[in-house]
Amino acid sequence: MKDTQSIPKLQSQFLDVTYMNHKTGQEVTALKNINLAIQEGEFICIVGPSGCGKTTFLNTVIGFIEPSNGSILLDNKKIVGPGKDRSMVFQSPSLLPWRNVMDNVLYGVELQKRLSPDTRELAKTYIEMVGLKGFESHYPHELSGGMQQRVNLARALTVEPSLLLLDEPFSALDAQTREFMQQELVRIWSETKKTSIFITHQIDEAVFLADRVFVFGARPGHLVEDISIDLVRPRELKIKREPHFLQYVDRIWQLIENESAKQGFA
Ligand SMILES: Nc1ncnc2c1ncn2[C@@H]1O[C@H](COP(=O)(O)OP(=O)(O)OP(=O)(O)O)[C@@H](O)[C@H]1O
Repeated sequence: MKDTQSIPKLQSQFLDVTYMNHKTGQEVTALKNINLAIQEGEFICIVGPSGCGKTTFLNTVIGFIEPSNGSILLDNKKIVGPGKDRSMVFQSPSLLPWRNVMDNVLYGVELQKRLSPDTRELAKTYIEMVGLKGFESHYPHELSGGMQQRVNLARALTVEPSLLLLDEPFSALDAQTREFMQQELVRIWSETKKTSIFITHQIDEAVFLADRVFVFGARPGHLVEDISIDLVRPRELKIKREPHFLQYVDRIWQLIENESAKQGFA
């Protein structure tokens, strides 16, 4: 029998990513020597100062960007481009305005040419899971920002990815809706146990959601620290007021402040 315990879900090995500005001929090293491993079912958050390569890392995992050096392995296979095994939730819900909720949720499987009675059932399941049962025939303009992000999440889940990538999905929401969506995501993740990587600028969001927080530093982007969040699950928002939670937030703040100071931002 294969020993799956010892094989991480995702592994980044000696990863470098360099961009070339074709106009100036100058190179920007966005990521340098990223070594990390993520286990099946983990929820990972990445935080770090602006420009430390968080989005670059996610875009490399999704397969939009090719490493300049090193590699990323998903289920022990090298990522060489986008694939059906990964889906991404972006900051903006990017829903198709002429499609209702159900058809927007089905859009991902449709692109993958997997539209079937089974995937319709899955769409229904995830619409219910994200709390939109009864809104299947509503159009995006009839939904709040939080509801639109729920549609986006249901669409990403309906393709049944092996890895879910979320790039600041709540940053456009007002503070109250954002907190509510964090709580909802904790609940949805506990139901799906989908291996997830979530980028955020908000440290308390990272601590609330994550099993581990990766703190990145800039110039060039690198992994500064990998912090295990030892807080009980299920988590409720009131945990954010507990001393143990606030200690994690302080520690991460300190690390980011140090990194920002190195860049001359602090
Ligand atoms: N297409 C590109 N061409 C050239 N340089 C780029 C490109 N995309 C990103 N960069 C540079 O790579 C570095 C990392 O950018 P990236 O967007 O990954 O950082 P980030 O941590 O996600 O930033 P933010 O928190 O501000 O969203 C930055 O110096 C940025 O200017």
